[in-house]
Amino acid sequence: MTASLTELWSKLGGLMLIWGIIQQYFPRALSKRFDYLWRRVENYFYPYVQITIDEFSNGKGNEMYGHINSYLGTKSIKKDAKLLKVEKSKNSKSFAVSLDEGEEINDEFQGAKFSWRNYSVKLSDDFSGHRSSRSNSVPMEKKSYRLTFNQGDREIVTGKYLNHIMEEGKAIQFLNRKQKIYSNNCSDDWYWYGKGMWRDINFEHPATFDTLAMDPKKKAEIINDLIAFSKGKDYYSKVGKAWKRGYLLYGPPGTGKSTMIAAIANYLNYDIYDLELTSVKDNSGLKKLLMETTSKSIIVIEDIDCSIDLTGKRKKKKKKETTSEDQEEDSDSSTEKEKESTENKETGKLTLSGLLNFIDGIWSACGQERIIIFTTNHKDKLDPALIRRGRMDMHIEMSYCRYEAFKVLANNYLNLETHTLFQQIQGLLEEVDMSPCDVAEHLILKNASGGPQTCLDNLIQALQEAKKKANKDSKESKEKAKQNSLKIKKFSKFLRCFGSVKKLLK
Ligand SMILES: Nc1ncnc2c1ncn2[C@@H]1O[C@H](COP(=O)(O)OP(=O)(O)OP(=O)(O)O)[C@@H](O)[C@H]1O
Ligand SMILES: [Mg+2]
Repeated sequence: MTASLTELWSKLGGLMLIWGIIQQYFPRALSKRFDYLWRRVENYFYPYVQITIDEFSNGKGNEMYGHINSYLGTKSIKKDAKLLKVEKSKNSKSFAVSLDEGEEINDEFQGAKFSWRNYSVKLSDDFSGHRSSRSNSVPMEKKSYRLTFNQGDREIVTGKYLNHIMEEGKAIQFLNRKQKIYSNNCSDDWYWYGKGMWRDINFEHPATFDTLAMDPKKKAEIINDLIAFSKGKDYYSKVGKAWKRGYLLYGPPGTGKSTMIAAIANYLNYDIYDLELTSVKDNSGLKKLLMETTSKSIIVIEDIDCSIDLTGKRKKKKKKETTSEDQEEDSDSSTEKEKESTENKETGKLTLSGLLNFIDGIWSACGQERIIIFTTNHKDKLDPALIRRGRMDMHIEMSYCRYEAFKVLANNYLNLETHTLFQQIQGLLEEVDMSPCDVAEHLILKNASGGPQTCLDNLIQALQEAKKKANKDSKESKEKAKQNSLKIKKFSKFLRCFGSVKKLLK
């Protein structure tokens, strides 16, 4: 055995020597030609290229590994992979399937064929011992995916296929994550320090567009707008606009503004940042908050008219203005902003210009695919600059409950699509202003004895009472107005008499 090995080594050594001599004395071009031919022979028998993607690279988690994991996991359910793993993390909505160790799966993209293999290598005890001293975890392993493809498809792989996997994997992870709602209103807590400016909890509001009671046409319009926005990545970049959209929701209390926000978040699967302006110290604080928000999210400022006095100075100024509306808008904005910026430096306050910058200043583009929503009960109290198109692109009125909205509520709460009392309710809803919140309150089944009929009777009674009250109120206000005009008439008559007496005395 030893003798034959020695013989083999000496033969190989001889060959290497001959190859060395050939390389030295053969013309360069001939040697190159020989190399080329050798590679062709090699490619003929094994024309494949392999790429390895490790779970960790340079000691850090490799983002790509996670995306590939999600992508192949979803593929593996559709394809006939047999060894699968299922995991459920704290932050995901449902379980995630992935390939088990050693399992292989085939994929196709633009006519090219790919093979993926999952494998892991146990790290040596020394290395794992060193690593595990921190986490106390037993034997460490190095997990990887290996992609094998025909070398003719190199360009597809690097140019498109890997990007395609990244995007698909990201989308799968996004759909499977738990939605969060963030708040900035907790800065006084001592344990808050070091956790960033937002605190989050899971967002589990059940509202959807199906359960939202409003005019169906308006609802469809909003849904279409949201779809166009969420699919508008290319469009926004083509027109050179930051990929964001503003919605102003206005209307009386209890008409579903907050419910609409939850429905939008659930529809798009976005996170919500509930921004409490009264907790923001100054403009730079607002900017920091903005920088800590993520893409695919909704930034909400509820009751914007009550949050902060952003209108006072502008209103005082308006009284002095005598120029036209448009001129006023431009000059007002610039002088207002200048004044505010000096005031802001002096007092370190949150100002209108700070908020305007937050919505559509240069920093507002620090994330992508973001929606900003303001809600208010008094649209007229807001500064026109704050809600002009471009900042608040769509103004949505949430109004009192009419028949179409009532039908949605009756379906939600009582599982009723029609009833003999619906016609009477329709008539009353045309005459009486009642918020969907109040209507819903009457439709909730409160005890076991009363069924849908009792709920509808209660609603009719409440509507009739509201109608009587409204009639009484309008009579009273008419009476008041009549008395006021009488008083004015008497007073002007008195003034006239007083004037003529004064003339006579002169
Ligand atoms: N349009 C609606 N569709 C379905 N449910 C509604 C609607 N409007 C109100 N509700 C019900 O009434 C409750 C209060 O509604 P919501 O908080 O959305 O009103 P709001 O307009 O935000 O009021 P506010 O101006 O006082 O903040 C909700 O929990 C929801 O159950
Ligand atoms: Mg609300």
